[in-house]
Amino acid sequence: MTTAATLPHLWPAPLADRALDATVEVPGSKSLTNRFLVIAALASSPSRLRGALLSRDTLLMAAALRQLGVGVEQDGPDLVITPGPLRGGVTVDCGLAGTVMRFLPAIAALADGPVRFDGDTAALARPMGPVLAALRALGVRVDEHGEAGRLPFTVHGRGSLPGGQVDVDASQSSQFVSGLLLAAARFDHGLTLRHTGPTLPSLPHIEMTVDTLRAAGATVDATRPAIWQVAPGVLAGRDVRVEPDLSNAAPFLCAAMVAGGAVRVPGWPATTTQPGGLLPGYLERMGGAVSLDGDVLTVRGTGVVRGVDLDLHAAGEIAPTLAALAVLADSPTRLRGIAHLRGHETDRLAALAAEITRLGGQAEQTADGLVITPRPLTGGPWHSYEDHRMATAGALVGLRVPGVEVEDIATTGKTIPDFVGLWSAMLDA
Ligand SMILES: O=C(O)C1=C[C@@H](OP(=O)(O)O)[C@@H](O)[C@H](O)C1
Ligand SMILES: C=C(OP(=O)(O)O)C(=O)O
Repeated sequence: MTTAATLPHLWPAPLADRALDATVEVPGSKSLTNRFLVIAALASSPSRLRGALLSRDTLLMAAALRQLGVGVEQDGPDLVITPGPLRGGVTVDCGLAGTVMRFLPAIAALADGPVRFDGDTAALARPMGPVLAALRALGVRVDEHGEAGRLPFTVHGRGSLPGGQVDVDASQSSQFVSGLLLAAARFDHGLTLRHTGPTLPSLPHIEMTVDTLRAAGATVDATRPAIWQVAPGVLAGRDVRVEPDLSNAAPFLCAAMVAGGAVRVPGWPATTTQPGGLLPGYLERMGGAVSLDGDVLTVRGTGVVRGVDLDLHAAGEIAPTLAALAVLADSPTRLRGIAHLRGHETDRLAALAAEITRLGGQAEQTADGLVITPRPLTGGPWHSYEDHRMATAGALVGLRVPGVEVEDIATTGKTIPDFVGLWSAMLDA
């Protein structure tokens, strides 16, 4: 296992010198792990998570819940969560995790005192305003300590919340909706939430929230467009297995497209709410051959990648990986529906355009995406902007372009504990 401490600041991305033939065990889903943790913390009895992701984002969630008075223990490879009374007078470190900064403020409103939220410097740029406005509309006092609608802030927990109805503009992030719904069963009257904005990104992630709540016994009505209603009720402690992170499978599966050969990912779910479940269809459109045998997903490539016109509003999370693939295609690609990527770990549209251009490629930002025109590339540094998906995108480009050096590859630890080890093993298999 490669540890962050031993990784060079500029990581020479390995070239693929032959067709691949590898099986990659992808760690658990960040989005599922952090939802299960939050629901388990609010449940009426303990829970066990099997196959949970143990990476920076989920360890931050676990640490935050412990601060709030919840027991989160490792038991071998499992996490055991023991709910307790939620306590205030604490600080939550969000790091750069959208799920921590957007899921926990509504939980903090149920604590018995103030909860301060802070995070990485890069996190202070991420939009939070609609979450804070919704909490205020529900009667919660929120003090902001920096720029309006940004971290850091303090949520003054009051032990309980009446709940009721609230409007939220979630066009910048689906996590604004998910965060409120996750806490809503514990509000006295539950919650009816209406999304008011012009667009709604990452709908599968909202469906994931609804699914995981229902699985814990919540009554959720999602029959009306852009309206969700959670009835007040008890959430049950559960014993659950976390699916592999299909978005983190993306760079590995794309590697087969770039290098040729086959990459297999076991544990692929037959049905899923993860947006990474859309990836096989995208890769087929880009020239890959995809098959699912039992629970093993295989992508076979020839090294020839087709450019494509894709609306990624449902699966913006995998856009950086697909952008890297598009750079190596034989025709232009347009990625649409992803204006909200400007509020991710970094402004991903700007970052991708800058890094592709730095290597001699052509990438233009549009109002809601990118247009990428393949050009011959030369090696050089690829900056990561503290963004795990920018770092893995650099690794993918480096499979084909000699001399790509990914800055701060250790930032992949946000959602994959050992990206470099898995990547090297895939290339050496
Ligand atoms: O709820 C979640 O677990 C997530 C929702 C999405 O956020 P946005 O809607 O902000 O894109 C996604 O990009 C993020 O990686 C995880
Ligand atoms: C947008 C992402 O993360 P976050 O959960 O921090 O929003 C991501 O993982 O691509």
